[in-house]
Amino acid sequence: MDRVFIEGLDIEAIIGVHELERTAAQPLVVDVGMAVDASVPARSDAVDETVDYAAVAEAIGELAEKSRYQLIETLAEEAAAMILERFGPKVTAVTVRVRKPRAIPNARNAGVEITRSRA
Ligand SMILES: Nc1nc2c(c(=O)[nH]1)N=C([C@H](O)[C@@H](O)CO)CN2
Repeated sequence: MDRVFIEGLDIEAIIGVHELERTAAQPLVVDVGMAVDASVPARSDAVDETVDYAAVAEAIGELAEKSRYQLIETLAEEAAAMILERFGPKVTAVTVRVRKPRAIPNARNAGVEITRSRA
């Protein structure tokens, strides 16, 4: 299966279980992989025949900005559901990886990776 992906998308969100994390946005880094059939848009050379990664990136930023989740798992789940719903049948499965660089002081990153398929 072909994949359209976004790697290292820098976003900000109010997210976390601690009081201090509820007062200001903090950085997150998101990777997204979307299973698609790239042969159709490759023939037509038309962006509306595929999933527009720029539109997906914008939608994830908007979702994160509005969100107030405690867990990165919840943000990843909501992002995966939104992509499958909004970007239609072109995407048959999606992998969302959310990294939270400030989560553990002596670790580069903590994060979660989920994969969801169209039912
Ligand atoms: N599996 C998870 N564990 C933790 C999360 C999370 O989102 N998923 N969050 C926190 C805190 O908010 C963390 O960022 C700092 O302690 C703890 N564990």
